[in-house]
Amino acid sequence: MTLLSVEDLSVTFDAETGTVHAVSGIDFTVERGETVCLVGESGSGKTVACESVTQLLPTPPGSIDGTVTFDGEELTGKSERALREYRGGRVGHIFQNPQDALDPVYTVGSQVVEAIRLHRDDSKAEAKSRAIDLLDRVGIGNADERFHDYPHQFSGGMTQRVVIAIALACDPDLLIADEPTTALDVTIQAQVLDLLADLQAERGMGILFVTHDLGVVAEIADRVVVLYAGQVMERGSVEQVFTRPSHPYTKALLDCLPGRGASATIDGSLPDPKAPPTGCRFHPRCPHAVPACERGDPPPFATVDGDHEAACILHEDPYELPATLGETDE
Ligand SMILES: Nc1ncnc2c1ncn2[C@@H]1O[C@H](COP(=O)(O)OP(=O)(O)OP(=O)(O)O)[C@@H](O)[C@H]1O
Ligand code: NI
Repeated sequence: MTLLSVEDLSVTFDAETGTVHAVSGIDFTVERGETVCLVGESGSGKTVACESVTQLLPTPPGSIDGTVTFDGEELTGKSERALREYRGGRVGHIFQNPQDALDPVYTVGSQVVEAIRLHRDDSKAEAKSRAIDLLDRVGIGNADERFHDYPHQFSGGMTQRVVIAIALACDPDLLIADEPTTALDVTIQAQVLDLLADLQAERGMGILFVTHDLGVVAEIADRVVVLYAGQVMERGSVEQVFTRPSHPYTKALLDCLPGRGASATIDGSLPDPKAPPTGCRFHPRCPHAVPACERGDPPPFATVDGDHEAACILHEDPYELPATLGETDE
């Protein structure tokens, strides 16, 4: 059974100046033991998508539509109380802003213990030893002593490790990790990624991972979902998407990778989420756009190869797909 299935998810926010269309009809799945990376420029809806899974977003002003199914149970429509059972329990969440995640007035150790005892029947002593073990595993040296320290005694990188320990406190089946390593230096980032890979191998945990770093994606992802302006542009296995990017947006993102020789940024900027473009949301910035890209609904997914799909009409007759976008001549 699929671990997480997100179908036709849309999220809007009511703002004074209009309705923000943060996410508009996205679909993706995460299987057990699998890492799915959500990628896309800042503002494309990655965090909103992550925080919609167990409905962490404040509603109102947010409004969530669509179906989220976790291990066969539909989460959409569940009460706040029922959802709390999932959050921090079977669904761990590493938030994008770690500094907000810890309470300055409690010791780090007590916060890990609390996260454990919220969902498990461990005794205090059991929870404490489990907490120390977790802190140790995320790379906090002298964990039994540091257990008694307060958040302000931890550097940014160390705080992020504590946050990761808390997300893992209850052995989640699904870990939602929103840029978990962005604040960390390269060595520590590598350690944390190794740790997540180990835990995944041990426990078959599914991971939904958000990052801007396509190098990290190449390293850890099984599958990739490319978001742009709140919609999925392309999805497929990491090999498929990286070797044969088939949506002009994905191509542009990959061309920004250092070492590829192309321009470092994509020309133009994300559209106003209060007035997203008709047709393909990327058309105003797309070097290959044809008049039909500007009209009507977003283009349907075209199959590139197996599960590799791109929402671009250039894949359909009678358009001509540029040679760089997926047509291979082998
Ligand atoms: N509470 C809110 N009220 C209004 N708009 C919001 C709210 N939260 C998010 N948005 C908007 O939703 C859109 C998607 O935001 P989101 O934070 O999901 O982007 P992101 O892909 O995670 O970006 P980043 O890479 O910078 O973290 C943005 O336009 C953002 O301004
Ligand atoms: Ni984000």
